[in-house]
Amino acid sequence: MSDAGTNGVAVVDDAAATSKAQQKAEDLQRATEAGWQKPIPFEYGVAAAPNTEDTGDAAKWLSDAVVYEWTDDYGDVGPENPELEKELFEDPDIQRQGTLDGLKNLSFEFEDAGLHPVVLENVKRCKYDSPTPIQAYCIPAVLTGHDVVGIAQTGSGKTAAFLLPILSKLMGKARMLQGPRPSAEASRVRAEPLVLVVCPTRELACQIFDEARRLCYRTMLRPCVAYGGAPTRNQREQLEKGCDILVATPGRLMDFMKNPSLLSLARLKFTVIDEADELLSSGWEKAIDSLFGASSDTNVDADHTYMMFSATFSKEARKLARDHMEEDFVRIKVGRIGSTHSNIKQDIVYVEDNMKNQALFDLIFSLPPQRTIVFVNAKAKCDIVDDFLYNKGLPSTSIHSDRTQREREDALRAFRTGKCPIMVATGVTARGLDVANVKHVINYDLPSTMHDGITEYVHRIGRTARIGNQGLATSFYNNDRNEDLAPKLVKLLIEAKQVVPEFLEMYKPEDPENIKWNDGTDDESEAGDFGADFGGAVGATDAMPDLNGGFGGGDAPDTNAEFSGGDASFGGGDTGGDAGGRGGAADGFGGGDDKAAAW
Ligand SMILES: Nc1ncnc2c1ncn2[C@@H]1O[C@H](COP(=O)(O)OP(=O)(O)OP(=O)(O)O)[C@@H](O)[C@H]1O
Repeated sequence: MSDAGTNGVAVVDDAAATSKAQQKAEDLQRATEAGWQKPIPFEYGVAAAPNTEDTGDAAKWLSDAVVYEWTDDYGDVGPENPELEKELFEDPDIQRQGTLDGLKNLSFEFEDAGLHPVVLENVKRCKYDSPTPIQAYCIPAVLTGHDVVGIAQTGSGKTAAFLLPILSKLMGKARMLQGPRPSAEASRVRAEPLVLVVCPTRELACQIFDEARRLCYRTMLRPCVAYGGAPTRNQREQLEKGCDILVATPGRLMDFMKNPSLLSLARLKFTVIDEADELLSSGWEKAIDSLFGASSDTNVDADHTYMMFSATFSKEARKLARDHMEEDFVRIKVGRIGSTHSNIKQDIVYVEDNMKNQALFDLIFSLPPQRTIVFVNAKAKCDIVDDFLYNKGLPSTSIHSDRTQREREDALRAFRTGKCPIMVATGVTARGLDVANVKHVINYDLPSTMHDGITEYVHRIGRTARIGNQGLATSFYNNDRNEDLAPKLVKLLIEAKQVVPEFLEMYKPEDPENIKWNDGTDDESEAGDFGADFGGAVGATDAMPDLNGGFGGGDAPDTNAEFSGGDASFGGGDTGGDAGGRGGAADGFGGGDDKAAAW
């Protein structure tokens, strides 16, 4: 009896295991037939290096990425380095400009912008054909020495908008200004950067650092990056080789600033606060304040230029600008603040919470394989959805802030290179990410109004359709969770000329042709509330000034004016992370085909 019972259980277990294995094999076959490559199991025990000083592992941290090595024998421009050039400019995973007309609506070229010749050459190597509107306005404003607040849609090239003029200005005097370098007498030096760029996330810091590595190629300007989670030792060692441009997240920056023999900000000429509204809303006000001179050794002389950038701009960010910037600071807005790009097709689908996995599965299989980011609202959910997709035979990875930095970098790399073309992410980790070819953003959860609601939505869907490309954003909506977001979501859809689904019809404003965003942004009054609402009927009001001929000889357009750049048509978009509880090798899966080139 007991034998029979035991055998009975064993038989049932065996049968269950067989049917599970069969199911898994079928799922995998279905995904493969649909064109998806095999999923890759993440073995965190191996991949994850401890966050300690002594990493002991061979994998390279993003902060250790190679930069152009300058020696004093060079004249003004260093010789070519074909190997580095290939890495910096020929990487197949670099974001490339799309073919849409929006980027070409200015009759002005980089050649007219008064950029330093080496910087201009690097722009060409990057294959940037012509400046985007935010670049067209920002470059002359910075070249003529103004503080700048720049607001433009996601994926519109804000990073180059500040890096290009800054590097151009510095290049003229690089030899004179350049910070200390190791010498026969001192093998290590204190980092004394001329440029500081602060941004909210580690991934974004690495991305800006990458752009700086490209634009500093063959120059004597040396970029470094400092961000949390990765070992401080590597980053310290890089700083000790000398640093002219420091890109940093605020926590690690504050840590390094406590060590005056490692880092001094006394020589800074440019401070850029990127994604300013996010930094200010996530508790870094004091840190940012100190960078404006309140309590650090930072250079507070008049020759220090300050810049702030974002795709959305809260009341706190505007106050910071008013309090700390020169009175004649230039405010550049392209499009209405917080508007979305018309290159993004926005679909809203009604899905109850308990049907979301099935809906996600159906949605993914209803489209050809394409690089996709799935946004969820909680870290635990991120793991669950990633596991779900993975177990359905799909090559997914995931990223959220509870992961170690090693895991985050591994996941992002897998997504960026196309090894895992589906990434599940929480909103915070994906802000500002720029990954080429993201074709689809899925809001498995729409952002909650408690967490930046519609502003967050704008940033999320901006991971696709970047820099003149096209993309799709699909959001799962249900009344229980998302009703409070509905009115603003509908306004946004109408503004971007998207279809408003029937279940949202009731939220249409009375006069859809004349949508009002209650913001108060134009006069920057305290009453404005677009931190939460980002409203603000700003953009597209003034005609673009005639930029032709305005540059070149250093003549800039009247930068005291507040520019609003017409109907700039850009898009936004990008990146990913890795999978939690999968542990070691997954039965039936493994390795992943090397199909990266297809992505
Ligand atoms: N003039 C240009 N032509 C073509 N590509 C460009 C140009 N300027 C920048 N890019 C590329 O466009 C991509 C998007 O730029 P960037 O990340 O700076 O956008 P962003 O406005 O900061 O976006 P977000 O608000 O989402 O952070 C990058 O890959 C960048 O290298």
